[in-house]
Amino acid sequence: MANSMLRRVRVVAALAWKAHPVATAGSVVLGVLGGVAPVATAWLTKLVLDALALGEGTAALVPLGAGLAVAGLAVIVLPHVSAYAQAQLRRALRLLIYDRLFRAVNTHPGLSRFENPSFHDTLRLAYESSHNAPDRLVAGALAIGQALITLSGFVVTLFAVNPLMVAVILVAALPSVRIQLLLSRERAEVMWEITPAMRRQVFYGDLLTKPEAAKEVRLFGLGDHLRARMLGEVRGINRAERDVDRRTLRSQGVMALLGSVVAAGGLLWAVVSAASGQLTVGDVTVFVAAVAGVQAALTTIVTQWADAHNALLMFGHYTAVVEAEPDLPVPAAPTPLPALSGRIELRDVWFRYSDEHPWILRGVDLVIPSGRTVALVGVNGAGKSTLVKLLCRLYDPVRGQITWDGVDLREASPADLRARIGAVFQDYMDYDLTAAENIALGDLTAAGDLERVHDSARQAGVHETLTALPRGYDTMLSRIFGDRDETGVALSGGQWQRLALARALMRVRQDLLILDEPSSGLDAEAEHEVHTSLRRHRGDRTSVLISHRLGTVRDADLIVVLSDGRIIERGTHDELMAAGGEYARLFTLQASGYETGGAGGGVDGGVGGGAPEAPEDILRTATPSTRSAGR
Ligand SMILES: Nc1ncnc2c1ncn2[C@@H]1O[C@H](COP(=O)(O)OP(=O)(O)OP(=O)(O)O)[C@@H](O)[C@H]1O
Repeated sequence: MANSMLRRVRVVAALAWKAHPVATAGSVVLGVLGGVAPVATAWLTKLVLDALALGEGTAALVPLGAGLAVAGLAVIVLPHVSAYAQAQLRRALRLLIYDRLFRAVNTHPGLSRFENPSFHDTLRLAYESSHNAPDRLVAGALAIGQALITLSGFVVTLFAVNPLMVAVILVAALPSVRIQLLLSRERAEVMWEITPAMRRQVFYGDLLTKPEAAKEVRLFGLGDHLRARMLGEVRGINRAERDVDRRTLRSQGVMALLGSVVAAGGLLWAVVSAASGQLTVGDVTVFVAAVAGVQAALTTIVTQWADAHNALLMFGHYTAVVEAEPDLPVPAAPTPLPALSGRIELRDVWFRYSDEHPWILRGVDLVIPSGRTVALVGVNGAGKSTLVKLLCRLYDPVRGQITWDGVDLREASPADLRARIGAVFQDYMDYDLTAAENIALGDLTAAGDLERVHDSARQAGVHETLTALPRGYDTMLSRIFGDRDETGVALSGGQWQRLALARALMRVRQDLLILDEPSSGLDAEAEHEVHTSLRRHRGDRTSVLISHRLGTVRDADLIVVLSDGRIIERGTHDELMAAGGEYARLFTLQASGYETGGAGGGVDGGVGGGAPEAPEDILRTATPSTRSAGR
C-alpha cells in the first residue's frame, strides 16, 4: 500500500512538472519562503522587544525594525502570489490530466468496458479525482512543506525556552495523525460505496431534464416518481456522508480540546516563570507565538496530510483508468489488412457478452464473399446485431475466429479494420452539432470537403431537407446547444436516420458496408428511394444488411436466417421461398399482414395506391408492423 501511494506521489509530481515547470518550481520556492516568514517574524519581534527592554539605541533597532517590516510584508504578500502560481499550475494540470484520461478511455477498442458498472464507477471517480486530486495533492504537499519549515523554526525556538513543552505538544499531536489518516481512508471507501448511487442520481436527473426523455416522462406522468427516486438516492448519499462527518467532528473536537489544554498549561508556566524573573518579556512573546505556531503547523500538517492521503486514494482510480490494459488485445505488430478481395469468414463463432450471460452466437459458420450482399434476418434477439458488432471487432468471439482475406481480426489493428468499414447501427447517434458536422463525422479526413458531404446526403435522401433548413448545412441540429439567439432545429426520427446513413456513406473507400436496419424509421416512399440509392451505392461493394422488412433484402446474394444464435437457413430469396422454411414463413406472414391491411385500406403511404400486387412491392411501400424506428 505504502509503495503504491509513493508511486502515485511520484506520478503527480511528474505530472505537475510536465504540466507547468515554472509554476511548479515557483510554488515550491514561494512555499519555502512562506514557511520561513512567520518564524522570522516571531524571532525579529523577540529581538526588537528585548532590545527595547535593554534600552538599545536606534542603530541597533532600525535594522531589526526594517527586517521585521520585510518579514511582515512577506507574510501578507506571499500567500497571494503563491495562490496565483498554484492556480496556474492547477489549470495546466487539469488540461494534461484530462488529456491522459480521455486518451486512455479511447485506447479501448471494444465496448465491453463501457458496459461494465465497475468500470463506470472507476471512471466517474477518476474523472472527479482528476478534477481535484492533483490540485489537492500539490496544494497539500506545498502546505505541508511550508508548515514543516515553520514547525522546525518554532520547535527550535520553543526548545530554547522550554524543551519539555516541545515533547508535550508533539506527543499530544500523534493520535490526531493516526485518526485523520483512518478517517481519510474511510472517506475514500464511502466515496466508492456511494458512487453507484451518485450515478443513478445523475441518471434520474438526466431523465427529468433531457429533451429525449421529456415526452415519455410527461406522457406517463413519471416526473414525481423519478424525482422521488432521485431524492431517495440523494438521501442515501447524505446518510453515508453524514456518518463520516460525525466521526470526523467527534475526533477533531477531542483533539482541539487536548491542544487547548496543552497551550493553556504552557502559557501558565511562561507567565509564572516571567514573574519570577526566569524569562524576559521577549521570551514570553516568542514562547506564546511558538506554541501557537507549532500547534497551527501541526494541525496544518495533519489535516493536509489526511487530505493528501485521501486525494492519493482517489487518484488511484485515475491511475487505474490510465494504466488499464485495452479491453481487447491489440497486437504489438498488427498484420496489415489488405483491401478485401477474397472473403470475410466466420468459423465456428461462439459469443456471449460475459461469462454470466447466455450464449448469443452458437457456432456460426458464414462466408461473406467480397463484392456480395449478405442479408441477416431473424426474429428479435436472434443475434444479428451482435454478429455485426463482432465483424467490427467491438468484441472478440469467445471461441472460433473471424478472418478478413485470411487475416484473423485479432491480428489486425482495430483502427485499420474500422477504416475499411462503413456502418449504420440500429442505435445510431444523433450529435448535437451542425448538419454538415453530423455527416462529416463519418470521415474526418474529408470534413472540409462539402461536395462529399452533400453527395452522401443526396444518396441518403436527406439533401433537400438539409438545404431547406434556416442555415442550410450549417444549421445546428440541437434544441439545447445552439446559439442563445438562435432557435435550434430538431429533425424527425426518419430524418435523423437518413443523416446517420449519410454519415456512413461518407466513407467512400470502405470495403464493407454494414447496414443494421438502415430504413426502419423511414416513410414508405423514402425507404424505396433510399434502397434504390443504396443498391446503386453498394454496387460491387461487400455489404451486410439487416432488416426486418424482408422485401428490402430479397435481392441480396445470400440471405442468412439466424435463430437463437444459430444459422438455420441460408440461400437466395427464391431458394429459401422454395424450401418453405422459417424465411418463407416470415415472408409470407409479413406479406399477408400487409395484404390484410391493404385490403382494408389501412396501409399508409403506399406510393402506387390500391392493393399492391407482389409482396416485395407491398413491403417497399408499406409501413412495417414488425418494429419501429429501432430507437
Ligand atoms: N451489450 C449487451 N450485453 C448483454 N446482452 C446483450 C447486449 N446486447 C445484446 N444483448 C443480448 O443479446 C441477444 C441478441 O441481441 P441482438 O441485438 O444481437 O439481437 P438482434 O437479432 O439484432 O435483435 P433485434 O432484431 O431485436 O435487433 C439479446 O438477447 C440481447 O438481450
